[in-house]
Amino acid sequence: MQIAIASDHGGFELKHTIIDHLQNQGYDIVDYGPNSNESVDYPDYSKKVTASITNNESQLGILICGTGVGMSITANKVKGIRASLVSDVYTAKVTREHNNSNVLCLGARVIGDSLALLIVDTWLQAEFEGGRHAVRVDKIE
Ligand SMILES: O=C(CO)[C@H](O)[C@H](O)[C@H](O)COP(=O)(O)O
Repeated sequence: MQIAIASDHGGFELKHTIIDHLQNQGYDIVDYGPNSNESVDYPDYSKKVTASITNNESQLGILICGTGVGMSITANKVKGIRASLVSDVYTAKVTREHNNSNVLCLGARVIGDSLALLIVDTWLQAEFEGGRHAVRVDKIE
């Protein structure tokens, strides 16, 4: 499974913390930028990750900005993307189990690194439950 990741300047440091964490666990990560913490516009980077998913190059995506809000608003405009802005572990688990979330959005100015990594691990390890939730996800599409 390939995971696409990107940030804006506000999420740049956390993005690299997450990349290191996931690569140490053997995940295949593609970094869609940016390559420095200079100011950039989050929609440009959200678009790279969502395109990677809709093109079937990546199966999941992680987007990080200051609050995670700009990334989630932008990502959810793309058909087939179910982006979840998460700042707690319970939601990280349930948004995969119930919503079949395929993009995780994080706010680097809102949560600390340790919580962010716990959220990422929880989100990746959870599985979509299907059943009644599949009916609801189909209605989104
Ligand atoms: O989209 C956001 C706010 O909802 C993100 O947090 C951005 O990272 C933020 O707006 C960037 O702000 P900055 O003042 O340009 O650093």
